Amino acid sequence: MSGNPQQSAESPRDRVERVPLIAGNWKMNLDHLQAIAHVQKLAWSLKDARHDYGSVEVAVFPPFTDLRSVQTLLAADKLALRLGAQDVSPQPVGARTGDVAAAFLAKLEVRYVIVGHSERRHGHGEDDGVVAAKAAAAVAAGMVPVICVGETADDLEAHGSAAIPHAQLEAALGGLPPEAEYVIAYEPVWAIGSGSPAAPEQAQEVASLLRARIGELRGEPEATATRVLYGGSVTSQNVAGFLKQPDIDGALVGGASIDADEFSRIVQFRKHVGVV
Ligand SMILES: O=C(CO)COP(=O)(O)O
Repeated sequence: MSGNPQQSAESPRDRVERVPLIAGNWKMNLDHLQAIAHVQKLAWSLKDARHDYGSVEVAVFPPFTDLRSVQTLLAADKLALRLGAQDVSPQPVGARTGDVAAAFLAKLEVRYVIVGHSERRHGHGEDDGVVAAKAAAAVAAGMVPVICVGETADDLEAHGSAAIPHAQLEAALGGLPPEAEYVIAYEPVWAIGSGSPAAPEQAQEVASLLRARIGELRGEPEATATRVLYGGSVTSQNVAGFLKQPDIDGALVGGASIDADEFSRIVQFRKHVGVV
């Protein structure tokens, strides 16, 4: 599934349907042996549930050391799960000790690459320029960056919820070529790993503003086709509340994604009460 299959000249943009994406960011969890067991369990659970990957796309983002093992498993078992990476080098192949080039990831059939996660912005000093270069490197290699934006608790108090995500969005999109495919993940930093997610209506408000800004910067068709995810303490208990918001097209799940049964329940959010 590449981008939005229904986006075309003859399909009016107000009728474009964005295929929801449920993405599991494992962070620094599960070694390559645990990764195989985990993906097998997840795939079996979704098979049992007769999950339709065409109606809800599912992606896993293991650590770099697991990617080859997971890729081999997905290919061998013809699994429709998408593979994602948690980071990418902003530079092409060369003298960059410890970096992983976009070209290497693309060769492993990695489709999505997280850039700008707050754990890298704050833990590794990555600024908006680095995030923009990483997003551009992913696109140049044929992958789809998942561009994370979000405010800290201090930002929230000083500027409200939208100012910082807006600035981060603008910087990251600045380096992308026209018609690049990308995903935005709104992850309020204060909600990550805290057990206290944003209120769905508040996340919707920011998602809607981000989409409007994409429209101003890059045109309405792109704004309408781009998926905006919510991330921050998502569980099977609260996911449906986010996914029923009109501008929230999926979830970027951290802690709950390393439990295969729980992640499977999150993927099946449509079975939860009140969501069509
Ligand atoms: O950072 C996140 C996903 O990228 C969210 O993490 P949690 O789901 O553990 O809050």
